Amino acid sequence: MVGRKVYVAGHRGMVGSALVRRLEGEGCHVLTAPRETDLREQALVRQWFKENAPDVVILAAAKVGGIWANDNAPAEFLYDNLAIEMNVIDAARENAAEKLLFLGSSCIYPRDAPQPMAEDALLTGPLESTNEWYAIAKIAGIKLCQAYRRQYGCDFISAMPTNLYGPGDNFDLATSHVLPALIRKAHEARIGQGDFTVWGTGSPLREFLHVDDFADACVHLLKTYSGEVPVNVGSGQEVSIRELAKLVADIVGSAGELVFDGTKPDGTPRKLLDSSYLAGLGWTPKITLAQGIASTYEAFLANGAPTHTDRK
Ligand SMILES: NC(=O)C1=CN([C@@H]2O[C@H](COP(=O)(O)OP(=O)(O)OC[C@H]3O[C@@H](n4cnc5c(N)ncnc54)[C@H](OP(=O)(O)O)[C@@H]3O)[C@@H](O)[C@H]2O)C=CC1
Ligand SMILES: C[C@H]1O[C@H](OP(=O)(O)OP(=O)(O)OC[C@H]2O[C@@H](n3cnc4c(=O)[nH]c(N)nc43)[C@H](O)[C@@H]2O)[C@@H](O)[C@@H](O)C1=O
Repeated sequence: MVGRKVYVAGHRGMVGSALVRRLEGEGCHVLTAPRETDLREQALVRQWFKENAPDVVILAAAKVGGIWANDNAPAEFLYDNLAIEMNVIDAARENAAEKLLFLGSSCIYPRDAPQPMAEDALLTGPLESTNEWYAIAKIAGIKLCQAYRRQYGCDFISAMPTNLYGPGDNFDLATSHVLPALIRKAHEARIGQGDFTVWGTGSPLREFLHVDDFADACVHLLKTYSGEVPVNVGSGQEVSIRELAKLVADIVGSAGELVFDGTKPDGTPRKLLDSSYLAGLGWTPKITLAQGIASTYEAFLANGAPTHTDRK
């Protein structure tokens, strides 16, 4: 990475900002684009690449959201993600980027894939209905990287992150993932501004990885991996949503009862990644779930915790 121009697309997002922090010590020159360079617009993307000519591209820009957002904005999750991927991946090829890292997601494996899910489970069965639009777009991005490797010899790789969380997460209750939502709800319950409501039955199982660990894994993959197979990046730390809510309540100091909202979907019953391939490449995570939740809650408070009146 030393001396390379590394473009982090989506640098204001949770993953993008963690990557910018992680790349500080790598001796590379980090490039970012202003938000006005809408990555859905091919002409703007081509122009930006022509002017900046990155050596390495990390594609962390995407339309992202939790289960409710995915289920309720299928067109945006499909269209925006397809457009961003096509434009950035092709511009990287056009400008002869040495390497590109694309990000898939554990939620794009089949809903009922055998657990833990190995990389070869992709495209072996039907998708989870709440996020099939996003999943189709992400699968297309992975396929585009594979096709560009085969036809044009581009060293474009993909990673499959599990559910991520950490500083810079989205705490909006309608569009967020579960962990930031639970942190915010536990905090509001603690200060007497709301119930600690948990969507669904609490029985689904999820695996969580801190975003700083994920950014470190991305840099490790860029340095050590070249191949078609999208590499799973998980923590092995799996909990039920009920256990997670209790852990968050303990860390935040919220003593109230959990209320379960059965009108909200559970989604996939379980999605634990088999991350043994990545372990074989010499990478393992460092941050435990309890440590990560505590530091994320600190960051939430430091950024001025929103109150229930800010809910969208
Ligand atoms: N968070 C998670 O649990 C997981 C994330 N991932 C993947 O990791 C990547 C990063 O996710 P995360 O950091 O959590 O998401 P964020 O929403 O925090 O970040 C995404 C970034 O992309 C930007 N972006 C979206 N659309 C455009 C566009 N049209 N043009 C330019 N920029 C755009 C967003 O800008 P703005 O906010 O201004 O729209 C935002 O800064 C994504 O590829 C996601 O699919 C995969 C698995 C799990
Ligand atoms: C990372 C992954 O994220 C998405 O998949 P998901 O894991 O199902 O997403 P989630 O974090 O929103 O929910 C996890 C579980 O938690 C429960 N849950 C409880 N209470 C709240 C709650 O308050 N908010 C949310 N969002 N969920 C809650 C919720 O009902 C579900 O059972 C994909 O769409 C896809 O986009 C993707 O890539």
